[in-house]
Amino acid sequence: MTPLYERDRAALSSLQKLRFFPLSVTGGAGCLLIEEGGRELLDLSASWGAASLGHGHPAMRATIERALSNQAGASILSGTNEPAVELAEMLLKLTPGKDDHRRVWLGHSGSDANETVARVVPAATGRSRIMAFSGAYHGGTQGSMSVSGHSAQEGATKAEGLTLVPYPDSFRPFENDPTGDALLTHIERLLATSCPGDEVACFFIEPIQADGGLIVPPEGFLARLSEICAHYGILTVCDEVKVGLARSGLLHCFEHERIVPDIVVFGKGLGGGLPISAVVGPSWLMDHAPAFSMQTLHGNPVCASAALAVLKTIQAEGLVSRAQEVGRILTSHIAGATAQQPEVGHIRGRGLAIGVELIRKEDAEPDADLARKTVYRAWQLGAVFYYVGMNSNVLELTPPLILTENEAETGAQILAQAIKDAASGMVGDDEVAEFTGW
Ligand SMILES: Cc1ncc(COP(=O)(O)O)c(/C=N/[C@@H]2CCCCNC2=O)c1O
Repeated sequence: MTPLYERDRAALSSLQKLRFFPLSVTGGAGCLLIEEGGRELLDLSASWGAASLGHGHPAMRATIERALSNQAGASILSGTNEPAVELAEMLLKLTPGKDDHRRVWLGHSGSDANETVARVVPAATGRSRIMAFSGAYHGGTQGSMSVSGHSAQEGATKAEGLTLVPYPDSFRPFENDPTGDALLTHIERLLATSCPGDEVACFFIEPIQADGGLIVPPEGFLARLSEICAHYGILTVCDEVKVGLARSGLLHCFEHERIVPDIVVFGKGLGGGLPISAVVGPSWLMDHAPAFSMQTLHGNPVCASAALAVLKTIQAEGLVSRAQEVGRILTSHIAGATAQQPEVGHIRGRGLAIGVELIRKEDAEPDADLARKTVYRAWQLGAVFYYVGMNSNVLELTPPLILTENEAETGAQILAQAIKDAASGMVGDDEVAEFTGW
């Protein structure tokens, strides 16, 4: 343990720790993190997708310096500011929608954004039910956990009218039907019986289920689900917090599905490492009531400026097509480097949102122990990434959108070597014992 990590143990609460190895960061630049002691690590997580432009991007530094040098207050609760308004106007322009009149709510996190939606939609529609997917992670606050279905939050209180349904996973398909048709039939049956569709306010959807296992839905599934929702007047809420804003190889991940959600939620990469989130929705909903969902620093001009820098840099540096191309290269390198490793059961994703599912070669069951030892070994070898999944067995790669082709090749090599070393027993149970992950 480094001195900084020992101080972390002595001073910071474990309530907010999700640790996989003793990472002590003293600096960073681009896709590199600098560890205490000076070791450089290739960051293939970007802090769970938040550092979308990597670390210390010139556009971020310039815009934050400018915002701080003439700081326009700290909030939009009781007075507006230019960066917040400009950000809202840009999000309205960039986000496809069904309604001509829409509004933007600005928050701090994916959690408070999804919690806001989970509160306002039932209030504004008078419908008490909400549908969501098992495995979904919509946040870590009470209200966002209440509409989530991730195994790590099984103890959390769920919304009274919540109905969870399986997420379509072609690798472990519902009723052995990889097309998703059986699952759609199941959902339609619920809406016609025990979960009456005309009582359902909204359906929370991830266009790729990220924390549930980086699962890409079968072709056409979400389009058909959207049609079913429209039939019952159920609002579709697309949670783009992790896979949105260029990461998937399109600006919005839902565009792969050829759907136009009623409500879109942004977070993580929107702020490029600063805390900001957003909800884009119809004005009849987003203007339901004043002071309905507010926190003191919502819409602060510094974070709003950072978000503007992210959106402008995505456009200026062509990061959408870059994510598609470098994501293809990274996926190809991973597939090539692990082709002889039976522990790799499935490689999936879109753009720079990639999942590598680890299985027991004897029975193809999820191998959580291998996943936790692989991410620990990868850290020892010089790369940072974590695992996700309802069975904690899917390596998740969500690197900064500026990842280079060389870094992609290096990352794939480290990932493959880490799996090989972990599978050969190089990482002892005692080494990972304190890193409980999730
Ligand atoms: C699709 C999706 N929606 C909302 C959230 C919540 O975002 P915040 O953690 O910024 O409140 C998340 C957060 N995901 C978790 C954050 C906790 C650590 C585990 N890894 C994640 O990416 C998310 O992936």
